[in-house]
Amino acid sequence: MPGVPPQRFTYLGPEGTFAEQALLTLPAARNGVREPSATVPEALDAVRSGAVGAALVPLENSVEGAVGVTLDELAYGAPLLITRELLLQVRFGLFGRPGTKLESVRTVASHPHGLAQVRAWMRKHLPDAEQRSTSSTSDAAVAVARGDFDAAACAAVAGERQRLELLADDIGDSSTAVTRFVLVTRPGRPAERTGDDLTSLVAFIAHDRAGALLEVLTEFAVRGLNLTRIESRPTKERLGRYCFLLDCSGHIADDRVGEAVMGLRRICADVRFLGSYPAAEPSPPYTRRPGTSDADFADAAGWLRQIRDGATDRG
Ligand SMILES: O=C(O)C(=O)C[C@]1(C(=O)O)C=C[C@@H](O)C=C1
Repeated sequence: MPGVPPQRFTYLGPEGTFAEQALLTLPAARNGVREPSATVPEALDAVRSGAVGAALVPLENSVEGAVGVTLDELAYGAPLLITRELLLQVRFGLFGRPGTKLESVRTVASHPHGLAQVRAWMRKHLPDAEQRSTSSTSDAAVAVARGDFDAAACAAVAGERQRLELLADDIGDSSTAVTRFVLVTRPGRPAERTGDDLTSLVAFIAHDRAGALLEVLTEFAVRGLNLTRIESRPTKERLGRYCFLLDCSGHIADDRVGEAVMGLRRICADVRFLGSYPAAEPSPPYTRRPGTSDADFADAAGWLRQIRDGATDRG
């Protein structure tokens, strides 16, 4: 559109990461300005400072689980808002400098989540190679091109950009590995409700009574809300203290979600709203508790209104 400045995005870089590939699936990002960040905290700080409008960062992987640094930033860093989730199938190749023979590889570099996803392949094919962590999979490719390591476990685009040679293809232990990324902005109005949404929250439970987590879960269960993820993270105060990152079906604009969140607010030491955003995949079907359909909620709200208004016919 003429006159509208392009949107600015950042992502876990350098160019060639899975994060960049996921970001490029968004038309606004393809047509916008994209600046890589060296780490997840750096990407999120660029959002907080207003240097960019949004950052795409990895949240979890279907093989290796949560990306702790992202969860900690969202739970404990200056508040941010998740406005989208993106799922990307991740496929790893082993790349070395031209002329490298697989048998001569002594060091393999990748992001820790990348190394974890090629563990079985490494044990079988390169059991004696040393594994080295880098800040991202494409950072590993850059380091290999520089001569720091013999090979990188990374995406094909990263290997090709660094003019590396493919030594082994599809080395991931799971052929269906998926990474979930989130697009994060500064706090503001949540993304529009689509009817198939997810809501992310952090519950800081009260640690001084038994059953505090059960009380949190009950707020969702009684309203027929499906929890799609629950993850604990240490509060870092001392052993045994955790907060819980929760994803549930529904949008904060939905009555049942709003009521559950109000319930958490009453029973938790603190609650952080992380965002409501469209589900990247249709939510899996689940059986709703009786009395928790949209119509049930609307009926109950109308009935209460009538009572409060003093209507004689109370249905
Ligand atoms: O290094 C990358 O390419 C990233 O986008 C990061 C990341 C992650 O943190 O999980 C993303 C996908 C892969 O599973 C491995 C690494």
